[in-house]
Amino acid sequence: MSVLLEVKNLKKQFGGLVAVNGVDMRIAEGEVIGLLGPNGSGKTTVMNLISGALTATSGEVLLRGRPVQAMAAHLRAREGISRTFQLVRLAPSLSAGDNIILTLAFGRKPIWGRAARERAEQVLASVGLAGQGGATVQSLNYIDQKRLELARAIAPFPDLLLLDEWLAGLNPTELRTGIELIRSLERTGVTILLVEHIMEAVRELCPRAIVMSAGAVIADGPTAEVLADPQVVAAYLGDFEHA
Ligand SMILES: Nc1ncnc2c1ncn2[C@@H]1O[C@H](COP(=O)(O)OP(=O)(O)OP(=O)(O)O)[C@@H](O)[C@H]1O
Repeated sequence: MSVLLEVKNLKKQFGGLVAVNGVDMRIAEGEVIGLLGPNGSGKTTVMNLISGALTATSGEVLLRGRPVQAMAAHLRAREGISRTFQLVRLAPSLSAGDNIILTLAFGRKPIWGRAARERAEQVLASVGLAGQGGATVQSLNYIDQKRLELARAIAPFPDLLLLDEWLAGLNPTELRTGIELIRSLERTGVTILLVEHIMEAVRELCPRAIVMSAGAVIADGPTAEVLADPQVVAAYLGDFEHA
C-alpha cells in the first residue's frame, strides 16, 4: 500500500506550552487508525496541524509525498483532506442538502447545480438521511446532525478523513449505528484517522492505533497490542489519577 500521509518531527508550541513534540506517523492508503491518548496529550492539535486549522511550529506534513504544512486549510481540503469537528459545525438555518451543496461549491473539484444536488442526495442517503435534504439543521436531532456532519465531510470524496470524537455523546443504540456508519465508509476505501475515547469503537474499527502522551507518540501498532502496552496503560492511569 502506498503512503498517503506522512508526518515528520511535527511540533506545535502555544507560548511556553509544547502541545505536540516531535510527532512522526506514516499512514497508508485505506488504513483506519485510532489516535488515542489521555486528555491534553495533543491529539486534537495533531488533527488541526494535519487539516491546516493550525500551522506547525516546525516539522512536515506530507500528503502523497507533497508538503502541505504551509497550506491554508481550504487548500488542504482541495488536496483531499476532510474533517469533522468535536462540536458539530453546520449552518443551522440552512437545510441539510444546502449544507452539503455549500461544501461542494467550495470543496475539492467544485460542483454546483444539478450535479451538486445529486451528490448531496447520494451522500445523505449513504449516512442514513435519505429524503431529508429539505430538513433544516436545527430540526434534526443530535444523531442526525452528526450524520449530516459526516455527510458534509465525505461529500467531496476526500482521500483522508479526520474524525475528531465523532462518536462522542451518542447513546448505546446510536453508538452502534455510528460504528456501522464508519464501517461503511471504510468500505469506500477512504483513509480514516480518528480521535476517539470510546475504546469499544476503537477496538472494532481500527486495526492500528497510535497513542500520544504529553505531546509525543508513545505507542504505534496493532490496536490490541498497543492497548496492552504497559507504557500506554500507565499513561491512562496517570490521566485517571489527575482527573
Ligand atoms: N489554541 C491553544 N492555545 C493554547 N493551548 C492550547 C491550544 N490548543 C490546545 N492547547 C493545549 O495543548 C495541549 C494539547 O491539547 P489537545 O486539545 O491537542 O489535547 P487532546 O489530546 O486532544 O485532549 P482531549 O482528549 O481532551 O481533547 C493541552 O495542554 C491544551 O491545553
